[in-house]
Amino acid sequence: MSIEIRNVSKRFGDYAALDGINLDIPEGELVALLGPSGCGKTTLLRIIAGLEQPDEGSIAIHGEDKTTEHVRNRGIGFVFQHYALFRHMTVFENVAFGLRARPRRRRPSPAAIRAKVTELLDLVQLGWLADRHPDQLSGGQRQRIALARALAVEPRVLLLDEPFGALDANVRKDLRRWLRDLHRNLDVTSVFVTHDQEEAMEVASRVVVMNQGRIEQAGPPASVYDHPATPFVSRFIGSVNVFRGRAREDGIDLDGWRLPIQAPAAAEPVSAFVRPHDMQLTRRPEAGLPAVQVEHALPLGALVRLEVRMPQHAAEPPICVEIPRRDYDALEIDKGGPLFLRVLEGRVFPSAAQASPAFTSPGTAA
Ligand SMILES: Nc1ncnc2c1ncn2[C@@H]1O[C@H](COP(=O)(O)OP(=O)(O)OP(=O)(O)O)[C@@H](O)[C@H]1O
Repeated sequence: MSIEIRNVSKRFGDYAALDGINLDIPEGELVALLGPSGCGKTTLLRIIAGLEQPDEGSIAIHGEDKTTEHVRNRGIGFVFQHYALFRHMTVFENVAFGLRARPRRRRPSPAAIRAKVTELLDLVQLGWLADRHPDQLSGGQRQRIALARALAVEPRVLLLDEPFGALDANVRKDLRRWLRDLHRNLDVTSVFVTHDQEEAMEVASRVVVMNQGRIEQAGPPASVYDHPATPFVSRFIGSVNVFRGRAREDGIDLDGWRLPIQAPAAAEPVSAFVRPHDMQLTRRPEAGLPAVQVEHALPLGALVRLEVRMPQHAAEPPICVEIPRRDYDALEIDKGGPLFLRVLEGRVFPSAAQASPAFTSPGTAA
């Protein structure tokens, strides 16, 4: 089922938690709502669910307006981060709960319930735990059972609020892959909330980046990463160096350095957003390449992350560059001698004013 969100706004007192949200979620998509803490992700999810009413705007599911429909009648399944399973019930009883709680005329027979629960426990690969109680399960197993319980009533839409937030990094990674595969098999329209950009990029078919109650950008993960629409998205998705300067016809003029990136309008103050892996280091001096010194090198498996600095910009934060391990070894940095920095590509946005400092590295506040 598709979800259509139109002009949804929500205030809490004076605070605009959501400000004119418009979003179409096509049928069968797995969508991540991604953004920093407090940007309104959970509020939007709760409004889709019917747990919260918007002040303005509407929610339609598959073309039918559901804005005032009770949560029970929206056909939505939920999994929340701390969504407790019923402790006094076995895993089997937990998953069966939604079906057994139906009014008599819509309730399946005990045999049909057993078949459905068995099928779902197989789906989440935990059939062998059917007779256990929740406190005999690991955190990851509990989340998978919570998902089986949400799916038991065959929801038309599945909503997940930081479903793996409380779990340790390795379990999260396994569950991400597992959720993506599960979604591929089930094809139920799903929306999950996360503030973890890696999780969103790895799991979702579409990513919706939110900031201060608004949508900054929505699209497939690769397109949001490669073509960020705003400075906020550039910074939030992946790491980025920011260089401030003036746009010229053949590039961007920094203080004593020309970045070979085309900017839309000449002479404007602009910011160039350059990802660490969109730069190279070379031993060969070339016109226009500034000399840099390596201050720190951190091997990260196949890549090496370097912090480099131009002597004439000693007071600015270091520039972060990521290069393949093989290229790093070939540079023989330990031998000393000059190195030159080449920028391969970047995104340019207008700057309000010529701000200081001239550079910002990943992790530094704007
Ligand atoms: N019931 C409420 N009463 C007052 N303010 C609220 C209420 N619920 C949310 N807010 C505020 O609305 C804003 C958005 O909250 P929301 O929970 O949607 O953010 P979020 O993006 O999900 O954040 P997090 O990642 O921290 O969960 C926050 O500033 C929050 O303090």
